Amino acid sequence: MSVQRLGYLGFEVSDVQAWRSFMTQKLGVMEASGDESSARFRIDSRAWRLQVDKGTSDDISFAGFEVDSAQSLAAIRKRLEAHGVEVTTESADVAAKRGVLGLLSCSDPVGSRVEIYYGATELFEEPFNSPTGVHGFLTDDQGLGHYVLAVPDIDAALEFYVEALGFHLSDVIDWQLTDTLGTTLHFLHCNGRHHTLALASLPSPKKVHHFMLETTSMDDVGFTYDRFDADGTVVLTLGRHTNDHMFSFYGGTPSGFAVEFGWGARNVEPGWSVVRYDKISYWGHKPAKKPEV
Ligand SMILES: Cc1cccc(O)c1O
Ligand SMILES: [Fe+2]
Repeated sequence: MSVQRLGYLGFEVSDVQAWRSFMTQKLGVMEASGDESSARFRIDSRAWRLQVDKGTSDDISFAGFEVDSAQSLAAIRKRLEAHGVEVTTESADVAAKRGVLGLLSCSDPVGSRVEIYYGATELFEEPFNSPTGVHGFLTDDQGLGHYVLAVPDIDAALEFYVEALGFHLSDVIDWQLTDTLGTTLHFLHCNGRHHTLALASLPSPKKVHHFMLETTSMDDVGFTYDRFDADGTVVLTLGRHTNDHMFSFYGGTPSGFAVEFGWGARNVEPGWSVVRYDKISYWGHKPAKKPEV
């Protein structure tokens, strides 16, 4: 029994209002609820997928992984405990606040909160409607997208996410970020999405490197790229990744980490075999040139 897909992500942010306009006006996700200290956003029929809460860290604050039933939740709890992970069964109140039927929580090796749940809330009666006209995001059994964590100890992180949570390795990329800084990125899948989580041992002031949303239309990437280009917040230009073949770009968020906005990734299929790469992209994904001042 392993986690099935990434259901939701939470971030602690110093400027909730900046995130509200970033999410709705640049990424085209839909605000579900919110006030001056927190906000939730939708990308599909689910009641919410992304949450921001006022705080000082400007970093990831929790990740919620989905399983398909109460039985699967009990099985994943057993698996985690068998790997020595301390698991809390959250109260019905806390589960209700997340809009789920059953909720477990634990911490990963660097203390990031990891939640596992079943029974999320679907809102078919209130169809997703992108404020910027995004045609739709690719979710369903592949979950909300992916995220990349910078970890101090890659072996401990792999032990937790692979051995305890049940992810599988898709491939690795030996990424030379600069002449003096290189790292090996480990890409992990738990469904057909090539990676739901990637881990990199990188010195980083933040735990999260980026999160990724995948659209169902190539033009959505272009339209969204233009919005980031218009205010000089493109971080890596348009490009296509070597491993999942995603066409995407990276933009800056109000919290200093990045968002990747993509389309057209290939899936992990039965019989997939692990390979390695020396480049993150066939082409593109170059550092954006700072606008001339
Ligand atoms: C750095 C990097 C490399 C390959 C795929 C990705 O999604 C990514 O973010
Ligand atoms: Fe990515």
